[in-house]
Amino acid sequence: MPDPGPVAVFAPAKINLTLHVTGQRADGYHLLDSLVVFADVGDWVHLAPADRLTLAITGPQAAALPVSDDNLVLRAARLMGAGGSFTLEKRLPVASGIGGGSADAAAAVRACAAARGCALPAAADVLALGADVPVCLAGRPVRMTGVGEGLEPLAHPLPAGWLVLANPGVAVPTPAVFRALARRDNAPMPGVLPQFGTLAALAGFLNAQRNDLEPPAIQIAPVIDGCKAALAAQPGCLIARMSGSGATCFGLFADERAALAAETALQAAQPGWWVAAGALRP
Ligand SMILES: C[C@@](CO)(OP(=O)(O)O)[C@H](O)COP(=O)(O)OP(=O)(O)OC[C@H]1O[C@@H](n2ccc(N)nc2=O)[C@H](O)[C@@H]1O
Ligand SMILES: Nc1ncnc2c1ncn2[C@@H]1O[C@H](COP(=O)(O)OP(=O)(O)O)[C@@H](O)[C@H]1O
Repeated sequence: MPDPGPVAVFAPAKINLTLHVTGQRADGYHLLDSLVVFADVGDWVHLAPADRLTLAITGPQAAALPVSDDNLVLRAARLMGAGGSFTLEKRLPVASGIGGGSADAAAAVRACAAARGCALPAAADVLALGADVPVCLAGRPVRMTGVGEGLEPLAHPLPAGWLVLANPGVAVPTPAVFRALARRDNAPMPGVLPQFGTLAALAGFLNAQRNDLEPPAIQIAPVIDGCKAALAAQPGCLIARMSGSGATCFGLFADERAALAAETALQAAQPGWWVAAGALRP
C-alpha cells in the first residue's frame, strides 16, 4: 500500500572514476565510456504530502541555487506526474562535476515512487531530465556508455574504499568543457573490466585510464590542476583525478583514517574550498 507520510531520500554524489569521450552524435551529445561510483556524501530530498507542487531549498549550499521552476527536483516531480511539498537539503556544490542536480532528480523520482507505491521508471524515461539522471537512479557502481543511457552493472563488486572530494570554488559549465575538447574520438576503456582484488589494484587500473574532460577543464579553470595536486599529495592517496566536467576532483584512499586526515588537512589549508570525505558506496 502507498505510504502517504513524509519520505526522505539520500542523493549521493556521482564520481566518474574514468571518463572517456569516444565520439559525438549528430545532435551534438558526446558518447562516453565511464566507470561511475557514488560516495557517502550528498544532498537529501524530503517529500511531504501536499496538493500543490512546491520546493524549498535548505543546507550549506542553498545560497548557490535559487528556487526556480526548472530545478531538477521539480522537473523530476512533473515527469512523475506528482504533487507534494519538497525540501532539498543542498550540500553538494552546484555545477561541479559530481552530478548534484542529477542526483537530486533521481532522489525526487525515488521519493515520488515511494510515496505512491509505484515502480521506478526505466532509464530511458528519465534521460530527458539530464544525461546523468539514469546513472544516478541506478545509484550503484556501473560502466556508463552511450550519452549516459547505457548502464552495465560491474561483473565483480569493487573493493571497499574512501573518497575525498575537493572543489576549488569555480563552477565550470559542462557544455563549455565539452566544446573545448581537442578530440572527440578517444579510445574507450578495455572491453572487459578486470576484477579488482584490492583498492591498490583498482587505482593501478585507473592510472592507465583517463578523464578526457580534464585537460579542457583545466584550460578553462587552471586552479583544477592545483586541486588535483593537493589531493594527490595527501598521505594514503592512491590516485587523484577530476570527476565529470569538473571542477570537483577526487582522491581515492584505502584507509578511513587517512581519508579523514586528508579532509581535515585540505579544509585547513584551503578554507575557500569545499572538501568532503565519504565511503565508496557498494
Ligand atoms: C559530463 C557528465 C559525466 O557524467 O557529468 P557532469 O560533469 O555533468 O557531472 C555528464 O555526462 C553530464 O550529464 P548532465 O549534466 O546530466 O548533462 P545534460 O544536462 O544532459 O547536458 C548538459 C550539456 O552537456 C553536454 N553533454 C552532456 C552529456 C553528454 N553525453 N554529451 C554532452 O555533450 C551537452 O553540451 C549538454 O548540453
Ligand atoms: N537541484 C539542483 N541542484 C543543482 N543544480 C541544479 C539543480 N536543479 C537545476 N540545476 C541546474 O543544473 C546545472 C548543473 O548542476 P549540477 O548537476 O550540480 O552539475 P554537474 O552535473 O556538473 O555536477 C546547474 O547549473 C544548475 O543551475
